[in-house]
Amino acid sequence: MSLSHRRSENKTSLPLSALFKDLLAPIFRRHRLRLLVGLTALIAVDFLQLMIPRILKHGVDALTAGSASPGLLLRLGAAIVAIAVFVVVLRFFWRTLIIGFSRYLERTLRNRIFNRILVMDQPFFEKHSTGDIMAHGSNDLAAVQMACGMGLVAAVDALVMSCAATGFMLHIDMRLTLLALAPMPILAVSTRLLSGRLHHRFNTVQEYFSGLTEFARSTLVSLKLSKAYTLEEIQTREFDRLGRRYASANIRVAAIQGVLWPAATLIGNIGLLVILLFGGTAVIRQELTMGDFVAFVTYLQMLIWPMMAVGWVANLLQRGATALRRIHRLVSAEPLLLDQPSGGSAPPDGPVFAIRNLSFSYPAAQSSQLAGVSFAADREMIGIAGRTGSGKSTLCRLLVRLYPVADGAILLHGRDVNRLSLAEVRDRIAYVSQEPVLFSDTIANNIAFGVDRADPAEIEQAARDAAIDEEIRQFSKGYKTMIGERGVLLSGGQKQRLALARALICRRPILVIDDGLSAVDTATESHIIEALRRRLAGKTVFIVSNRIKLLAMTDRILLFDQGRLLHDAPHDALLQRSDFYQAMYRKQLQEGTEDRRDA
Ligand SMILES: Nc1ncnc2c1ncn2[C@@H]1O[C@H](COP(=O)(O)OP(=O)(O)OP(=O)(O)O)[C@@H](O)[C@H]1O
Repeated sequence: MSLSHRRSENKTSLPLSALFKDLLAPIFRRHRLRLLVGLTALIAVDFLQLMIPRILKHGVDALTAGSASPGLLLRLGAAIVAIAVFVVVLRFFWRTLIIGFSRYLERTLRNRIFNRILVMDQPFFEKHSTGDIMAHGSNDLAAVQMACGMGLVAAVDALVMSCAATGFMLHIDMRLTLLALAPMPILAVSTRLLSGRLHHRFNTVQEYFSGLTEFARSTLVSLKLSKAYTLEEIQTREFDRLGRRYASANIRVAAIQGVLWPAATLIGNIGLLVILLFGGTAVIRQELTMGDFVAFVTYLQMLIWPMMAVGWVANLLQRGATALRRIHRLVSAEPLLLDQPSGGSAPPDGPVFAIRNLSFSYPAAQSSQLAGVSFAADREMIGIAGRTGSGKSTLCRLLVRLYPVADGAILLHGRDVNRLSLAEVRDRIAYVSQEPVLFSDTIANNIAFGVDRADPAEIEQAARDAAIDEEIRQFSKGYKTMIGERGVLLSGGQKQRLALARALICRRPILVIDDGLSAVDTATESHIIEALRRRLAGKTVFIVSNRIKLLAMTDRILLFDQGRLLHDAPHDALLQRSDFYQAMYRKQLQEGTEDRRDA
């Protein structure tokens, strides 16, 4: 395991306070005024509500003493209405301020996650599925937002309300208060026990949601394939299985919540029974006034919400803490491929690329995918060939710095790529990957993606060199044609040629084409290679392919087998030296003859 991965794993075992300090404290600090005003309004609402039982007490005591007048009752009623009006205004304030704060917090965390994802490298995306990342961006963020919004409100509200109501109750009758609150510890203990389980079950819910999202995503992007293989029924069954698994995990969470909430209400009602029994007796014995009794019952009812809130807040905070830990793991992940400061402006020395005894294995792989590969590449066109799985794409990915390599294994103009910044390497290389990636945008914007500004003439020239210009013009909107998500309007070969045009327009000195012409017919391929030769004269071009016609047009060919470079020779020499290459040549020659005969 790499050092940087170990470092990020250590970070995940940080105590919650450290996670808070890193992720949330700066946001709390920035919005402290808004929070202060919001919390003050919230506490003011609590105290205003606590005034109502005292007003009621006056009214009831005056009524039972026979001293009440319509004027007094009207004044007391008006005071209650005035309090209610204040409560409405203040509630509006705390809601917009505190819930608004939680939305700012959510936005800031979302941006932080997004920015982190953008700097992460290929090994990271092999470890974290898209579904996983989407779950962080939706469920986990929502859980943290709830904890810091409604969770904070409920915690402060419950604390203030329970302390103040208990204080008022103690003021009325200490013995009765202790009796009424006696069942409270039962609630605290049961919440404590159940919240552990809740935490575990909530994790399972998140995990299943992530699986479900990932399945839906991969099914949507390969819908055509599913139809071609008539997999709809199997996919539907699998989706249903994942959905049922997710639903039952949620039901298991609901089962615990279903016990927590009614238990709190039950305990509140037991307190009511105690008051009726002991408080009522005290009233009969005239040890307690009728007004105090009514106020006491009202305070106890006011206590039921904070008692229920204990379970709810514990649940929200538990969810928030779990989600925060997961978000922290994501935002503190370190790319394996650490960027370096710029390597300075030393003059170029040696060939464009010098590969020295390059060995490599993927972070997740057990065996090595490249072993002892050495060659040099200058301003020439190099074919890369070999059996499937022999390491051709791996070599391309290492050339464009998608994975870390050992020191001294890849030199660019005589300088170790590990001593150069990622931008210094990548700015020199245009890369066409095996799977063309297109955006839901116009054809012109897809071609011009890698450059700041490109005029139409440049875009069209790149398209002509990639042999796609004529086909683009046949679309009714030409270069302004929108291509759907992943280019649904285009054939496989057209997508590959668009990706090639995008690489060409960058005018970088090195071009790496990883099997990027596999879906293009052989006549068009020859046309492209001729255009590339013209356009890329004096540049370094690597083309992965097993097509003899294409390979024959290159200056030399690197032939791979099981991660080893077997031969490094031009086409004619390779025909003499390699049985595999010769067999491939004969087979394709025969296929070509048959095709011509059929035509
Ligand atoms: N991300 C990865 N993690 C682990 N192993 C990988 C990864 N990508 C490729 N491999 C393995 O590395 C080996 C070389 O793969 P690579 O894609 O370089 O072969 P290739 O010669 O380009 O094959 P093809 O012609 O089929 O594209 C294969 O055994 C493959 O299974």
